[in-house]
Amino acid sequence: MKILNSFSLKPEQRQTLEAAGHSVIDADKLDDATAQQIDVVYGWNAAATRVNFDRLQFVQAMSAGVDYLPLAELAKHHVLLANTSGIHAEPIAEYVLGVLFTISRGILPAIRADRDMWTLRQERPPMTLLKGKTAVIFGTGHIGSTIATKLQALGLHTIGVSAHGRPAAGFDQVMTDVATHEAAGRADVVINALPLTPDTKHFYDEAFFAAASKQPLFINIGRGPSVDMAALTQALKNKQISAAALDVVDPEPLPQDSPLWGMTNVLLTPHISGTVPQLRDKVFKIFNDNLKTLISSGQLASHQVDLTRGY
Ligand SMILES: NC(=O)c1ccc[n+]([C@@H]2O[C@H](COP(=O)([O-])OP(=O)(O)OC[C@H]3O[C@@H](n4cnc5c(N)ncnc54)[C@H](O)[C@@H]3O)[C@@H](O)[C@H]2O)c1
Ligand SMILES: O=C(O)[C@H](O)COP(=O)(O)O
Repeated sequence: MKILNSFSLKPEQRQTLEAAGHSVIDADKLDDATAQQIDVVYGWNAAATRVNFDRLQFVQAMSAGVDYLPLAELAKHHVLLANTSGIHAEPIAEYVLGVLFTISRGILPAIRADRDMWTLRQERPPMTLLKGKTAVIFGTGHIGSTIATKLQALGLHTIGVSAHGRPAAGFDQVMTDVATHEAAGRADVVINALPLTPDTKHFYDEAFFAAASKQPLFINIGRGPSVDMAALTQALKNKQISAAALDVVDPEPLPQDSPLWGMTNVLLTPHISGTVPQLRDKVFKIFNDNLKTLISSGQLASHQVDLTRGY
């Protein structure tokens, strides 16, 4: 197979592929003639868009979300696509615990106040106890379920919302997205762990925030465009949402003049919640197993994306 390296193969990973008889072409060395002969793409960048989709068999994305790939074009040419869903679940769940406690236990205002923080000792910042509260997590897949398991262990009541409504580990209850506004009304904490698809763009809109009647904390670790950012900003101003922790925003980077920068109840991070230890090794393992299975059976071993659903 001719494999386009559009991510970052380690030297020993390249050797493994070459020892198996494959040739590896680095994205920055791709010429037009070779672009026509690529069978497999590892990762995805601008060079990958130049390959001949009629010839292409398989793309291994290095991310869990595949919203940035040309899904319709891949489907039209019957290209198999795999993601890395699962490897980000533990890091993201730990991030969620971090931002939850930072906000619920008054740590954020103390960090912001810096050396003036002693005034907070008298005028206590708003603080809540998470134990006994209800967390509603949208998306009950790898990430949603791992977050729910940790929150359940802390004594929160966990409600999941998914496309199918099936029970999932860590959830006391799972509803379908038909019940989205009902679930929003029960939430003390809302967490977005949905993939970005045509169905989930602006999932969190003015009507959603109006339905969130318990002034929940809002956490987004899914994708920025699932949130109508103007509606969220207004909901924060109106106190329909008490505070927000946003690892992903729309657009990224967040513009310098966004009103969110000035809000004391907003915690922003630069799309880092899913940082995975040994990322290159984990992605390569999924890829190499898929490549071997593709050659032996024409199918993928795991992580195949449903190109129609988009996740
Ligand atoms: N912030 C980060 O760095 C980071 C890292 C990894 C993943 N992500 C994002 O998180 C997303 C989820 O990842 P995952 O591995 O948990 O995915 P997953 O495929 O395991 O789970 C997806 C879940 O979303 C649900 N879903 C999909 N469409 C829905 C809809 N319209 N209504 C209700 N539920 C719906 C599915 O039923 C499923 O429960 C990724 O697609 C990616 O966009 C972000
Ligand atoms: O979906 C993911 O896996 C994470 O958001 C990381 O993806 P990125 O590398 O495309 O930001």
